[in-house]
Amino acid sequence: MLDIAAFVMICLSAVYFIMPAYIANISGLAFGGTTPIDFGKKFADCRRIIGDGVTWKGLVFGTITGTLIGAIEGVLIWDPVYGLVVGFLLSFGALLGDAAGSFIKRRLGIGKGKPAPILDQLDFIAGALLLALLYTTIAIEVIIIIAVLTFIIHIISNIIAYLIGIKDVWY
Ligand SMILES: CC(C)=CCC/C(C)=C/CC/C(C)=C/CC/C(C)=C/COC[C@@H](COP(=O)(O)O)OC/C=C(\C)CC/C=C(\C)CC/C=C(\C)CCC=C(C)C
Ligand SMILES: Nc1ccn([C@@H]2O[C@H](COP(=O)(O)OP(=O)(O)OP(=O)(O)O)[C@@H](O)[C@H]2O)c(=O)n1
Ligand SMILES: [Mg+2]
Repeated sequence: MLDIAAFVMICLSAVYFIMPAYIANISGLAFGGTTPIDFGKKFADCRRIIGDGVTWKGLVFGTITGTLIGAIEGVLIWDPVYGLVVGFLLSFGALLGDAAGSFIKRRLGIGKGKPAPILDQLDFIAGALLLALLYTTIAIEVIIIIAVLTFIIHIISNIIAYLIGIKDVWY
């Protein structure tokens, strides 16, 4: 029989683990803007390489805040060095994943800010986990739980962000 308490504990520890990526993603929105990382350049298909939604400020500040959260988590529960390294990889990876998601959207002809279900919710998590896997092991069950929870949490967060006026769209 499924042990509910154990399942909740796994979910909580999965959210604790992925928190630097969440904070990096929110910080990209909160502190981003101005110069896009593709410097406005176009790809071979004459569309933008990545687009105006992915900026250097968002990349740098998102990585810094996410890494800080990882460092704090390391001091609180993990190991300080582990927290710093994993925090950096999850945060930087999240923002690279977000940029890769935008790159794919542009190649598919999807304009900036237009929806790409699943990609919009999970691009940053894929980047975060891929980079973190270079340094640490993550059980496949934990990866699945993170993907499912993030899908739900991302949609709820974006609806909240839309309702409080910090995002123009709810997705
Ligand atoms: C229990 C379950 C399954 C869900 C609960 C989800 C919930 C209540 C979420 C609320 C999160 C929150 C407080 C948001 C604040 C509003 C805000 C500033 C939103 C900004 O969102 C921006 C968005 C931009 O994304 P995009 O650029 O990719 O479009 O970023 C999405 C944000 C996240 C994916 C991370 C949000 C997570 C946190 C703020 C950390 C807190 C985490 C929880 C409350 C989840 C706890 C859940 C469990 C199961 C323990
Ligand atoms: N590295 C980043 C990531 C995000 N943002 C900011 O956060 C907003 C929301 O990010 P996201 O939803 O990922 O971008 P979209 O505007 O939807 O663009 P795209 O269609 O390319 O995903 C962006 O518009 C941008 O203002 C940023 O400046 N720099
Ligand atoms: Mg995006």
